Amino acid sequence: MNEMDPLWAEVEALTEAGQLRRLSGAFARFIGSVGAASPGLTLACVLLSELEGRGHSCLMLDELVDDPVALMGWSVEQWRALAGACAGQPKTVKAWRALLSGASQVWQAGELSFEQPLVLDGERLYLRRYWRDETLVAASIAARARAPAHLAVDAGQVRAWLDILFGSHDAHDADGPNWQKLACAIALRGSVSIITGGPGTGKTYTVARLLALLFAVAPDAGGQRIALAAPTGKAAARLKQSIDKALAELADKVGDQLPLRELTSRMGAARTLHSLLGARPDTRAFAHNRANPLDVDVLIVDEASMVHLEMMAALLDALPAGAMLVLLGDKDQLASVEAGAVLGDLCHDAQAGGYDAATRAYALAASGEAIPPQLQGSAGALAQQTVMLRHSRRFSGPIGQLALAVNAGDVTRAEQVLRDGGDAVHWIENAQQQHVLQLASAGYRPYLEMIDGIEGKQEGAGHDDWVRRVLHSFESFRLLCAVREGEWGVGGLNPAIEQRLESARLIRRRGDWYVGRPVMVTRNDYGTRVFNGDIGLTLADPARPDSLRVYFLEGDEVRSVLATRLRHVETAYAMTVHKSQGSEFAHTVLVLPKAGGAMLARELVYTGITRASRQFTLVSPASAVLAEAVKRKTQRASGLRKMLEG
Ligand SMILES: Nc1ncnc2c1ncn2[C@@H]1O[C@H](COP(=O)(O)OP(=O)(O)OP(=O)(O)O)[C@@H](O)[C@H]1O
Repeated sequence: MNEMDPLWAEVEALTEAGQLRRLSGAFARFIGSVGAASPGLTLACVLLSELEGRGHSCLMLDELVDDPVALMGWSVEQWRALAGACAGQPKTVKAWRALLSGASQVWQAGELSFEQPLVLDGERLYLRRYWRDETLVAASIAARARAPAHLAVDAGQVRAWLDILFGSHDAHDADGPNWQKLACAIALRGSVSIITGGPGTGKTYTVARLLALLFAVAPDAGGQRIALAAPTGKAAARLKQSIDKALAELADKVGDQLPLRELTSRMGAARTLHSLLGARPDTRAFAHNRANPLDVDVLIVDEASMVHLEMMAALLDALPAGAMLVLLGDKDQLASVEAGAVLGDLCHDAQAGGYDAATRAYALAASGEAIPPQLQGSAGALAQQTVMLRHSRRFSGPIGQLALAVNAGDVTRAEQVLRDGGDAVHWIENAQQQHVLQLASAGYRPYLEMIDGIEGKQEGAGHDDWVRRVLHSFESFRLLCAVREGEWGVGGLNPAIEQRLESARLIRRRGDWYVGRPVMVTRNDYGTRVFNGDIGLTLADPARPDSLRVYFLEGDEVRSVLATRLRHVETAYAMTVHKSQGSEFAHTVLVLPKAGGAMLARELVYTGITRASRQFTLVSPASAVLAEAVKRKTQRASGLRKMLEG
């Protein structure tokens, strides 16, 4: 018997048990095929690949040595069986480093030639691609955080304009300085800044004022090329709408002092990051990169928590060194499905502040706001450019209280709000699937009844208006699932909901495509210009009633594609919390599964709750699952913070 056989047998057993992706074993075999294979290297590769699938950008050797069971989320027996099959498994970080650095497939950070598929950087083992991306993000952000300002700023002038733009009525939050004003002043002084905060804390409100401030103080205001972007089409459209609205209100307020309307009319539409960077079919490379940088002076990126490591690296690579980057997002939201938790890592000091004397002096001079003593300190350069907005204006009722409790990991408080939340918050405990189907039927009835009405049969501009209303009605209610598979996941719920709607005569199915079917696009398709995450509704074509088209909203524009041309779509009565990021629904229903797992954590519940603007319903088939999820905080391994410090 080969010394590797017992290990492969255990890898196979874990795969069969659903604890490992098949890809993780295949990756380890590949590494073994391009150099000498040893049980230790193979084990490290299986674990690294598995963790990559769960969003980690590297394998932390100290975590592997200290608590492998917690790291992998397996049972003690499962880990023991795997580790026992790995002859000569290192027991210390030093021994792991020695084993890995001796392997020909591993490149050690700092060595000259670089062809290996794996990288060992201190106590972290990476797939080469992630190491490169993480290094690029860290170096670029660190350089920008230390770089001189995008504009030469006159603090007195900034302060005068901030007083005009914010007005005296919102000079102070009840419990501290006006962080919004402070954020504008701080963003203006650097080449990078981060404005983080929960929903309704005014991130967009603030950035609209930042743009106005920029127009007011930049010597060539009209020449500033401003780009707005977000990870998804929906988030981009929302950003543009909110900024346009805020700037129009501001234009009324400042009147002739600043030609705001003229300046903002030159600002283009908000774009997805893919489109901004020039994504091309069949390649991961973008048209814009270091050699062909973006043509922008100021770039605002919203929903930055959804930007994964590879995308952030591509964005920073393509951004000219002198341009100003402002990242907006909620650091407590779920990170992207793909590897990396970039915003969370970059916002490490946001809560505690850590503002140094220079920042405090500048903030006071440029905004008139004093940073409170408990937030003073000596955190790094990026922390000086990071502001957390702490007061939600839209979210103070029970939904906001619930979100806060979940975010703080306070199970008792969360359960209390869920039980006493009045009309805004409901909890269906020990639920049956029937409960979800009833909610779906009531929630989707309004748009389905609109479709059945006579209005949709007319052609022309009236039809577009009608489609818009139907889409808005559909968007007012949504079922969000924590998982994909099973009775409580999108896979089980979507067909069950279709059946329920059909028996209630709200839909009439004819094969896969039928009038009223909501779909989510699952893959970018450049031919039809639909992108991963776009959601549309299937409706009859008024010109050819026999043919079905899928209608999408792009901002306020209605656009449609022949249903049969859409190949990568799935039914979307129920969607995952991950896919719901960047969206908001008047009534959001969050469906938890019967049993939790490593992926069911606080950030997921928080993200689900904060999608609700007026009403939130939690459905849980087993009451303990909520407590389990709220107690679990996702930790994604990444070297970004360490690299930024170093
Ligand atoms: N200082 C303020 N004074 C008055 N209204 C404000 C202020 N800040 C924000 N608002 C209002 O509060 C609401 C929420 O603000 P905004 O949309 O900017 O928040 P956000 O943090 O971007 O939210 P989301 O994360 O949901 O996009 C908006 O209606 C906005 O006009």
